[in-house]
Amino acid sequence: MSTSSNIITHTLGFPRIGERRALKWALESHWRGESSAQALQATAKSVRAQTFHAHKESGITHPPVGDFSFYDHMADTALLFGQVPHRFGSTANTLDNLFTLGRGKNVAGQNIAPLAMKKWFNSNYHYLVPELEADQPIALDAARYLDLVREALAANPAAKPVLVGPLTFLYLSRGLDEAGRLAKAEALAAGYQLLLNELKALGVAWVQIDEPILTLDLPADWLQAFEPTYHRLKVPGIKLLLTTYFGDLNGNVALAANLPVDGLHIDATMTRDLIAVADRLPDYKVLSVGILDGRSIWRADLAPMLQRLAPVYARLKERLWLAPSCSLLHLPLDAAFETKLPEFLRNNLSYARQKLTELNLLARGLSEGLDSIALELNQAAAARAELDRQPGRNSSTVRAKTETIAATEPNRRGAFAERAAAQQARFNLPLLPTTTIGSFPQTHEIRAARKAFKNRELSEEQYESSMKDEIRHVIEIQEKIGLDVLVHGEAERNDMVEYFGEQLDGFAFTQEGWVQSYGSRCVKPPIIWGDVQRSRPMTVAWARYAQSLSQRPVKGMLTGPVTILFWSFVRDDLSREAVCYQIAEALRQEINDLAAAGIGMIQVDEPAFREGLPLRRKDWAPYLNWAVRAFKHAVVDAPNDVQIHTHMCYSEFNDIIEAIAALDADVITIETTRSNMKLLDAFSDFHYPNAIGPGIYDIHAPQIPTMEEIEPRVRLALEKIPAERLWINPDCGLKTRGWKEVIPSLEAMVAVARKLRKEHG
Ligand SMILES: Nc1nc2c(c(=O)[nH]1)N[C@@H](CNc1ccc(C(=O)N[C@@H](CCC(=O)N[C@@H](CCC(=O)N[C@@H](CCC(=O)O)C(=O)O)C(=O)O)C(=O)O)cc1)CN2
Ligand code: MET
Ligand SMILES: [Zn+2]
Repeated sequence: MSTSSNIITHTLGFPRIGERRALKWALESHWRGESSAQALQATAKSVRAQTFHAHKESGITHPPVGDFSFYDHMADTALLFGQVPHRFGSTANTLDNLFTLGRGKNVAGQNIAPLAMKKWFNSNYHYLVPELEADQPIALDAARYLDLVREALAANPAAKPVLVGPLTFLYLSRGLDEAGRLAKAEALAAGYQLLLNELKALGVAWVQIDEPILTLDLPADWLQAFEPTYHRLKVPGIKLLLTTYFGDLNGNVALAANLPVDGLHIDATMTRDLIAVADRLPDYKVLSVGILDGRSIWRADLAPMLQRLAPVYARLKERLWLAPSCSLLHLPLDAAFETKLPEFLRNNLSYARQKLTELNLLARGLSEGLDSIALELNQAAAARAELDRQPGRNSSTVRAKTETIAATEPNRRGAFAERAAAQQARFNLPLLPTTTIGSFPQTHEIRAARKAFKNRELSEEQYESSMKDEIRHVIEIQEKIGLDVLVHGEAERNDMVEYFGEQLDGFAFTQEGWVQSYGSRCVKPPIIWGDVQRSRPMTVAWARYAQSLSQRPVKGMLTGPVTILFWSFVRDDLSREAVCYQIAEALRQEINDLAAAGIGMIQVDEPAFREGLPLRRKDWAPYLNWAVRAFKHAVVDAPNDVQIHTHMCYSEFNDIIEAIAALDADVITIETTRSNMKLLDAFSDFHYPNAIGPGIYDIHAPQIPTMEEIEPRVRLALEKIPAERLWINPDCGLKTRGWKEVIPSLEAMVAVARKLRKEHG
């Protein structure tokens, strides 16, 4: 165990998927009916035990509890307070009900839709959006939560329960309008108060309440609700730490500092002036400074952090707590598992467990002086110098090619109308063309083949030929179903971002860098550590092969520059804008090669385009400016008769519709089903000029949509978008589904398209 200092340290939350994604495997086996609820519970318990152990080993004072979830913590919070829509039947806070909220269910032939998924602020984590109903009373059902707290207190009496704050919960919910949601605040606060009383009875001292919405541009009535709500949930004997993260408090400092709570946590990576916050804080409160970047995989430079902290410590003494900026949920678990990375990278990584060590070092350095951690500081500095010495870190050719992009206005040759005519002449598509978003089921066989190839149990030729078999199979099935525009199915890709990271210079890919994306699904973001460059074509051979199998157009499939950027772990010594242009230039070369190979339609996916948007409106314009430019740079050379598609999912488009139009993609496919096609309004209200394919069924749930479900959605879309510019497709890629679901779903989709085509022909 590390020596502990007198400074309190804590974390806001910790990864919950476990070592080697233990929880994922346990969940999926349980859902398949292959293992019991007890087996699942046992896995989860051991994941949590490891979390407590890691905190203890690193001398962290307060480990979190209640941050763990079997699926999602927002859905857990909904169940905790009985805020479940009537369509689900029972509101009981059980594991099965949690899974139903996330996965939906089929009762007597009727599909019960799951809750919608949305991006958690500007992260790649998706939460389940609670749906409120006016007549669904707040009813505390805390047994599951309290069991976790008991378990934690047994491991460490200083464990700190974590709750999503009532106002963040209501603000991020839907079902009722803003006023309707706010109207629930009083009753909800009473529910929280009941829960806090239960926690007090268990001997809890501090409770963490997360109100990250305080870092957004919040409407005035929501801001005003904080003071009365927090008065209502006060419980004598329980201390509350109100946490904010992902942004600075900006104009909300005074409000947050003066709420009737006992401590405030701020994100120091986003806050310029720590002393200004400390100054505003009443002198009975603690200030938890989120000094380590809770979303960065890079080992921290501790010395300047200590310099920032010193005056705050001098002012606050033991009222200063130290923490990472946000929950460590967004980081992989342990860099010690990365045994295959080159040393110059390995020595510079800090995943969740390493953050605990760094936190402890900071506490020691602050209370005992820099000298007490001199050895560690020197090691970190040497590791960083080694990284900076790598030739790939700074390539003059890459810089020369990309540093001028910022000053360009990359427009395609013809305007949309001209391009559309050229493309129609080339492809002769029917009205309401049908297509899919790119991926087809990533079956166990495909993944097992890839695993065998990586373990050298399969030769490159064998692997390639089994992927080609899969592509041929996928093309045949699409032709049989009668889709108009085909895809190759992405069988050869582990993930839409990691796959490109594996092929581009400047990237590294990890072994165990898994991060939860939603439910049991994880991603392994590649690491951008050097200048990005394409040394050879990445997708051309696969695309050419797929197109050779069919007379119909087969879309070339790429991930866009903005998405590759945001779904990677990015170097911290260069601006995101500069890195994004480097990726865009590599993609431009790829697109040119695809076009030259006769690929007539190329899809450049940008599902992270909205996610990259800064939380505060004042920061939007610069981001949108470079993000749009990067996309346009990638596709700028595409001839008029090459049709550029893009795809986005889980996004609110209203705010950024102009930027989406500015991308000037010939076709955009979007996710709309879980919002009942409401997301389409942004496009119709704005008179979006190019073609759109609103998703007409939700691919994230295992239910099979019927023609009766699909047809009204297409009719609704036809009211909003002229038939000449409407495409018919699912919400997103089909990789997470099984063939048994995919085939009848697409058949129903094509049947609806054919039926409505006749009406509009
Ligand atoms: N990066 C990223 N972010 C995204 C998305 C996305 O596709 N990519 N989609 C949106 C929704 N999020 C999603 C995130 C993950 C997955 C997903 O399916 N992830 C897979 C992992 C994908 C992967 O990297 N697969 C690898 C590793 C597969 C694996 O686990 N192999 C097993 C063997 C498995 C077997 O034999 O079946 C092993 O190594 O032990 C591969 O195919 O090669 C999972 O959790 O299961 C889907 C959607 C938003 N954000
Ligand atoms: C998260 S967006 C996914 C797009 C990708 N082309 C796919 O179909 O899987
Ligand atoms: Zn998608």
